[in-house]
Amino acid sequence: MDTKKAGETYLLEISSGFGPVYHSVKKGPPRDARTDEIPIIDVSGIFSQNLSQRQAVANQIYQAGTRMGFFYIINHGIPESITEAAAKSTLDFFHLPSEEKNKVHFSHEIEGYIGYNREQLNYTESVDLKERFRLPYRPSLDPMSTPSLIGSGYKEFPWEKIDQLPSFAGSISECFISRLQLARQLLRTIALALELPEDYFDLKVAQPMAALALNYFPPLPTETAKDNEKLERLGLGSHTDFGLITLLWQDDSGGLQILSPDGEWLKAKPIPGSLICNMGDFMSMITDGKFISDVHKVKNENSRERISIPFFMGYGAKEKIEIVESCRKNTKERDKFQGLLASDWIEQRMNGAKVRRVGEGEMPVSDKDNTLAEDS
Ligand SMILES: O=C(O)CCC(=O)C(=O)O
Ligand SMILES: [Fe+2]
Repeated sequence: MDTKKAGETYLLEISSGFGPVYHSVKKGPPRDARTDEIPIIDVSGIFSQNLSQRQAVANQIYQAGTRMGFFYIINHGIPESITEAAAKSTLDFFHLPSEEKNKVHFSHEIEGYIGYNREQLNYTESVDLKERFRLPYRPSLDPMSTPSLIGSGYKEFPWEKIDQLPSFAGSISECFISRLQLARQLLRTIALALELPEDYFDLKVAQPMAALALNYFPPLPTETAKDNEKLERLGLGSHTDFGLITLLWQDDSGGLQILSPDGEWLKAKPIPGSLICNMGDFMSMITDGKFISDVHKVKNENSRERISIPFFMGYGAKEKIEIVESCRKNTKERDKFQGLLASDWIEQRMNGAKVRRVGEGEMPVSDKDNTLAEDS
């Protein structure tokens, strides 16, 4: 374990695009986040014809983005019916027998299903107590895509393999499309917040590295719940997201915790109808640290299952990295990425992340043993 304990705080190691970083974290139970920490922003103004209304939302996003980088968005325009259908499909999918889920097993193309006890997002913590399904971007899921792109090097997802759930493909695709469109619209507002032309990000996210994930967190095993404090069995280890922004829907269970600037874990409670928007590492890099990509983790302390559906939005792979002029502080570390391709940075970020995958055929790691073999 690299998590060194000292007094009432411990040092938490987090991987970043610049190598490992350490946070001093207070021990003890998490507390509820206050609204000045994770504000609730009514984003209906982003769809307005009126610049002052768009700017008003941009100003609030600027405040939240520079404080903790996490905020709730309400009145975001995604119909409840789309989210409900996606949530139902998510539960139906994870309730399928393993043989069925493994028909779309996670491939080298990093899409599809990855099972229980197979991933460890933060190698200094426990193996993630979760299952995940990941659907990366392809032009067929993009109403803004030009027809010539469809079929150009992107393979379709093998939806037909999930033949027991006829409505899965439709509901998950619809969820993907609605988040993609909202992410693009929000990025226009974020451009305003950064004093950039409103269309600054438009071309950079025309063919984005983006993905929708379905996360399933089983109830905490009883023996772990008893010894909870000691074992700290997490659904998802402490991490920061890689991309520009993440749009997260969580069910009503609770379990998401976010690290405050003072090193306290804050509970981001579920708010019906909202999504949580957070800034990722790529956004933090291109804003020279102005927007915070904050550390978060998931701990499902319930005796029932929890699901969440994040959408990760990034630049197109071939887009060049430019530090936003209004943010530039000439930080050497960030400047070294200037001019590289977005895909180079993501590769470097992923290599540094030390995410561990437990190979097929290996025994799932027991609660008492966090030691895993390196990725194969
Ligand atoms: O489940 C959640 O609330 C957060 C999920 C998350 O942080 C992620 O998938 O990166
Ligand atoms: Fe995350």
